[in-house]
Amino acid sequence: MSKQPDTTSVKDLELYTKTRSTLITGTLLPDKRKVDIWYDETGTIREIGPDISHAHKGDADIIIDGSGTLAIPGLYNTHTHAAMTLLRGYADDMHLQQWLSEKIWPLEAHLTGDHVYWGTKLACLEMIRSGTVAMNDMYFFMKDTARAVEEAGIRAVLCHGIITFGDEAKLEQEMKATEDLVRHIRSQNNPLIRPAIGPHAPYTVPPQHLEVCAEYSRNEDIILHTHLAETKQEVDDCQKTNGMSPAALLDKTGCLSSRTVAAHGCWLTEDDCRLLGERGAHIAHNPVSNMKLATGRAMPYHHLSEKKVNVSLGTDGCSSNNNLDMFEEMKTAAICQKFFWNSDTLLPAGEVLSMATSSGARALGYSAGEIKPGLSADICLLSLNHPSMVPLHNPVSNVAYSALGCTVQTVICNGKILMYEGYIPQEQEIITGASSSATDLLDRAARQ
Ligand SMILES: C[C@H]1O[C@@H](n2cnc3c(N)ncnc32)[C@H](O)[C@@H]1O
Ligand SMILES: [Zn+2]
Repeated sequence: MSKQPDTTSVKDLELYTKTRSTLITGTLLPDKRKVDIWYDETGTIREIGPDISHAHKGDADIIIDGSGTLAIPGLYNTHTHAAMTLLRGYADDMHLQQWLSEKIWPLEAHLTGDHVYWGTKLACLEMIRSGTVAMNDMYFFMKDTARAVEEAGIRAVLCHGIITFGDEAKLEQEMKATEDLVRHIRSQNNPLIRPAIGPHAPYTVPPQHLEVCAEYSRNEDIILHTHLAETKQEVDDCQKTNGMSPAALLDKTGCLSSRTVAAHGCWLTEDDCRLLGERGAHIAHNPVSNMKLATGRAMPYHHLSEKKVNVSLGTDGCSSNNNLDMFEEMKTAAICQKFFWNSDTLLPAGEVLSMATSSGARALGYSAGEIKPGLSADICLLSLNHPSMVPLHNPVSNVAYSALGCTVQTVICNGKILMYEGYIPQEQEIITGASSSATDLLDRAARQ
């Protein structure tokens, strides 16, 4: 990188503090075109083409030498519980309901805002390292999440996870937390961070409370983020209690619309998929979490794509994944579909890359997710010198099937450099802070 006029140090912290007009020279696009990319100081891509650098060298504050790199859009993680990085490895190899009620929820009862702040700092670090520039996050103490995200410089849609089990007082408390978050995020005026409402799932929020959430999402025009049809037990219980599938129940309570991002969808029927398509709802697919928690069925991608449902990709939390690497998620998605539905052509490489980029941006409502003039510069430069990228018969295939997060060299979000040639400011402080925060959480739980 040469920053005009003179410095070249990657540790020059000024380089990471704000968006500047930038020229990336001689990078390769997934279609194998060698190009320069120029974006302005608002972070908007202005021009892409072979050898535009002569025309724009004078306009750019920063020049990044992109030779030896492949440029792909920054990745969108559309379902996670970021601060659960602190619970990584805490409870593995268990049945989902037992895992939640016996291990996860009891430990989460001891969480403080400080834990969530450090857990989210660690999550953002891990995401940036592996090329992710945006997340759709559902958790608790979300103002602390917002602070960590703001410091990291990524995009995020944030919601407080609403769990009421039918208790009216709890609903009031959860709606207050949601309203407080919405107000807080709006007052911060960060165009990258947006509020949402997060009824956890149809099995933790009963129909009359789902209706309250749906109305709030409609009135405030914000995303409704939920879990849907993750396990067979959830679907069977819902049929027994409500006489319909969880998707039909979401629809009946007004929760299915183009603002809806529903995680999992493993047990959706063909009729459910049609309903989602008609409502314009989005699915966030989490194959690693689904396979690890043995949900027993893979999301029916063939039905969803036939019904024109936008399917994006997510990692879920770190205690069911156990990392936030969207490259691993892409590969797992592509091979899991082929294996489960016994179809070697299902979910090919190009589609899984779109799932992790443009479909994610569409689900979250950001005008990004592609490297194209007029869109935000959310760009990830991968090293072509990494063994997993050699040879380069098909860059898209290498990205979907061979690369992992460690091939990512430089990450740019809305024009701002978040990682340059593997360097992220304050990485060690974040790792130290998050480790001691995880120890503190377990100590607190042990004391009670
Ligand atoms: C927001 C809430 O969602 C929980 N959570 C984390 N992973 C899953 C999952 N796979 N399914 C359902 N809930 C989950 C978190 O532990 C938190 O309690
Ligand atoms: Zn989840």
